[in-house]
Amino acid sequence: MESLQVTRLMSCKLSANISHKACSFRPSRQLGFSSLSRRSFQNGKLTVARSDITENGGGFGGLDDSSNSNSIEEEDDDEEEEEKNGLMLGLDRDDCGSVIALQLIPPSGEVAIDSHQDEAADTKGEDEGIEEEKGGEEEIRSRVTYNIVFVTAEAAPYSKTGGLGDVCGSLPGVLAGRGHRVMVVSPRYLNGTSADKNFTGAYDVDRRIKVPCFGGEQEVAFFHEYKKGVDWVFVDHPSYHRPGNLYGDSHGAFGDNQFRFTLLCHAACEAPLVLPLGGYTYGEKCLFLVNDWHASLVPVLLASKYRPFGIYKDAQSILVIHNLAHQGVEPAASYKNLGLPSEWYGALEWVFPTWARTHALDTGEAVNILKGAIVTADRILTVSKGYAWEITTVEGGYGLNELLSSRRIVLNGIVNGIDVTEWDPSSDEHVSFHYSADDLSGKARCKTALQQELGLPIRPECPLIGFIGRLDYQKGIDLIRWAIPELMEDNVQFVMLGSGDPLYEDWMRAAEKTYRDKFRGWVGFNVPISHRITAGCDILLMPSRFEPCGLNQLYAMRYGTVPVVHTTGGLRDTVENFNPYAGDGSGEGTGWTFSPLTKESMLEALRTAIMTYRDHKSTWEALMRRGMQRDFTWETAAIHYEQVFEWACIDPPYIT
Ligand SMILES: Nc1ncnc2c1ncn2[C@@H]1O[C@H](COP(=O)(O)OP(=O)(O)O[C@H]2O[C@H](CO)[C@@H](O)[C@H](O)[C@H]2O)[C@@H](O)[C@H]1O
Repeated sequence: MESLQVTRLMSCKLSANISHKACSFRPSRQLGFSSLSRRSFQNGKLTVARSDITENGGGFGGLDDSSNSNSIEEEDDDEEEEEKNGLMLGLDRDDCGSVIALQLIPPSGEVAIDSHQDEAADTKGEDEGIEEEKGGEEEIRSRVTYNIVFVTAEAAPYSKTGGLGDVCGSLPGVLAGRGHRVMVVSPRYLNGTSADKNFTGAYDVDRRIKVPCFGGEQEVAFFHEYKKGVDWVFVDHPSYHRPGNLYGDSHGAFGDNQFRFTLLCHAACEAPLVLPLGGYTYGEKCLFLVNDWHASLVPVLLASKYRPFGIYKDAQSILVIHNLAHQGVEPAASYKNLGLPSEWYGALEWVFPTWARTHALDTGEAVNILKGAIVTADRILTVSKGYAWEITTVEGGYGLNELLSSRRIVLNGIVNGIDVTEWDPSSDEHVSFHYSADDLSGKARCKTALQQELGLPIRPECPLIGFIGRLDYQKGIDLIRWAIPELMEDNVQFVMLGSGDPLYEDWMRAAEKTYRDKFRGWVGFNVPISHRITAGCDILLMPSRFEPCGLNQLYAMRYGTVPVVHTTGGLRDTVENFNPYAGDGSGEGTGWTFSPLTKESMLEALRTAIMTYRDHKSTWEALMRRGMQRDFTWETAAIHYEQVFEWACIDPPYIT
């Protein structure tokens, strides 16, 4: 009840122009109805385009997982032929019966019809090449290319605390490989450790800008490295140079994170205009991919600071939500520091429910930076379809569910890919023994090596269970802590790698002492060890309370390590629950999913997995192989991203 009230309040308090936009439902524009019918009418036919999309106009879960190969435009004047080709329109309606999407039924299942393909091409400028897919190498190139600007607080290998770094370190290179011009803008963090060497390849481009915010003009510099076809741009300012991790240190989160990421957003808006990378600026016609709250001022700045002056009129912004739990909420008084026009306060305004206020005089007023992007971005993406739905519910919406629901026509979910070069069991530089689905023998050696490295008894037959992740409420660490005494009574070994909440760090150290022969708790952030755990374990446990996508279960499956996961978000979308009776008794599935999130159901799933590991070797190997053969490549995800880019570019900016 309370949270509903908050969002209602929040939405109502938006300033006039924004509240109208934020809540309006514009099927004809968002779906390109008029342009589609015009096209149909003029040509008497539709255009055959990609096979990967069952277009639903961008309602959540609107992307199809099926085959993604592209096809060429096909013209045919014969009406009969049209019917044969299945040129039929279906309508998707919402609960109220309003049309929210067109479905263009594919004629044969092999070729789908994408009404937006030509539209998108029509809207391209000279700087956007249009290439038809051909055989050979060019097959991987996109038909329509864009100037893409990622804005992110982390991008591996330069900076990483979690999955955001992985995504923003991998996807840009894949998109660049498909023909797009791609820039990634993130901070130049220096913390005085060996991690600083990650930035040694980036050079000062000798371009300073002054950012008007926080009561003055802050000078920032830009560093640049061109690598793997991507322009990596690092915003430099003294506030990014300090000990600790990207967001905080042992005392907690840095108190000036709002300042640090306000600088990032302003600088990211300037970068395409002022940086002559490779001799040319990116210019105004860009597609901004803004990731999580740290980058969420970008769409607000485009709408409030640039477009009123005729700049970035044709730019589009897509908010990518990796984790809705972090929204960049600060006291309302901080609004004046953000460098936004005062009349745009409503876009960021956020009112805490009464129960969440700290004292009687607390009015609960705050600014919420992520909310600003939700009401101003042209489209919204999350990192799995399941999570795209969850964030529209009271349980998963963290107070933003109503607002997100009001924009669900432009809300999609695309499951993350993984870097299959970095995470490849047949060549991983961090592990001593290599293997593949064809020859699993190296995995057993990886397990022995891991047991040795951890100082655990070397017992090849003993199931080794792993956990890797931030020690955070999200990851369900409390459940593991609660279950460990019971699990340690079984004949198993358990290894955990993670850092975060000191409570759980201390618990891991203590558990290691209590269960010397069975439990190891590695406190810290260590990429090589994470690879060795992924390769050496038999089972990976992920009891996440919520998980927008989750990457470790994808890495695990690629390494033949069977995931046992809570049925939520991206875990539900990517781990197929084992069914021993399917496939004529040979079994189907890639792991175990459990629900509800209780100690009992988690232990039951784990024990079923352990029993299968011990007593049904061939079934276990089949499970491993099925996981190893799943396609979690970024190439597949990138094709879905491109479809969303095309949808974004059909319309003029959402807030003009
Ligand atoms: N101690 C440690 N040492 C070494 N490596 C460690 C580590 N702890 C974590 N990692 C690594 O960090 C990454 C974490 O990936 P997750 O998908 O679990 O991310 P996270 O919750 O941070 O990200 C959010 O964004 C991502 C990306 O969209 C979503 O998948 C996810 O659901 C969402 O919560 C993995 O590469 C993992 O191996």
